[in-house]
Amino acid sequence: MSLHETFGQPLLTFPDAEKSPLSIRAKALVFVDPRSRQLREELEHLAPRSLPVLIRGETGSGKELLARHIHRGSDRSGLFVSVNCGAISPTYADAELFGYAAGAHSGAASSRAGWFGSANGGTLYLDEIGDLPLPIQVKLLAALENHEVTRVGAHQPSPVDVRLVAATSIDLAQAVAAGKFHERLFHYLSEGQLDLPALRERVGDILSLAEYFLGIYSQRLDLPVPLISDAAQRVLERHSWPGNTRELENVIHFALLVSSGDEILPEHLNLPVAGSPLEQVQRIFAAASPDEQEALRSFLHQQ
Ligand SMILES: Nc1ncnc2c1ncn2[C@@H]1O[C@H](COP(=O)(O)OP(=O)(O)OP(=O)(O)O)[C@@H](O)[C@H]1O
Repeated sequence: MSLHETFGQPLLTFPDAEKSPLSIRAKALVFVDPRSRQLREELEHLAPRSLPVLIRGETGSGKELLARHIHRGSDRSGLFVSVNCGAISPTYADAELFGYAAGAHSGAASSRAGWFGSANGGTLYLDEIGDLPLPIQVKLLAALENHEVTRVGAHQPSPVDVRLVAATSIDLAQAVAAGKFHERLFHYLSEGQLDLPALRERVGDILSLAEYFLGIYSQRLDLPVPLISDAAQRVLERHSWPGNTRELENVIHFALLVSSGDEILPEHLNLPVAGSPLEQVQRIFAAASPDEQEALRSFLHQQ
């Protein structure tokens, strides 16, 4: 890992990022806001240790990217295996996660490792771990604690060495209290915790992320990199980003496609005008040029 300057801002990057097929999606982590810098320190402290990690954060805030960076900072030579627990079929969750032995069910001519076995020596990333069925949570904890897993239909357990990094956008402590989440798995996971603030709580990241995405998408689309006008910068910083960094990435991608090329203006951002009348006036004011702001001020004064 190394720190270097891009767009005048420090980025955490991996020098071999393009060489390894595993790292294709492990992109640079743009962390500029003081809260993000603090989080990066916590990440760098946790990554090389063999602790499980629970990442808490809203949807689209960058939890998977954080998990990939934990794996890359850990020196574990196995795969980073990413699984969205909400997408696992409850009927086949056992076989999908822990694999099955040959002949375990009709059509299973050969055995399969499952997601857990595929992460042997590496990191298993379970997104929205709260969506896992309770019996699977129990089996998961046993596999992690005993370092062995029994495939569906197998008679003997196989040894496995998996580091778990899990993510949640819900309060797992509440899920435990409601009897929906296994208490001991929660405690196991809580050994290492990272709280990823929503993008609106780390405003200092917004412009750096916007410039970063502009750079990425301009390169991908073979377009010159436009500037972000002062007014558009103000609009970006004032938006509440309910979809977090993923929403910002989409907004910038769209703006690049509809702008004339050299400058991103507020009208290219296609952000919804919402909120109270006061918030709307504040947004218009923020996007206005100094002359327009002066005109608005005298207009409001006369009302
Ligand atoms: N700090 C960051 N620096 C650069 N890119 C980021 C950063 N945070 C998020 N991204 C990018 O934003 C997008 C969304 O991030 P990611 O998929 O990691 O979010 P998530 O919290 O895991 O989403 P979900 O809740 O849907 O699982 C990705 O393209 C990711 O690369």
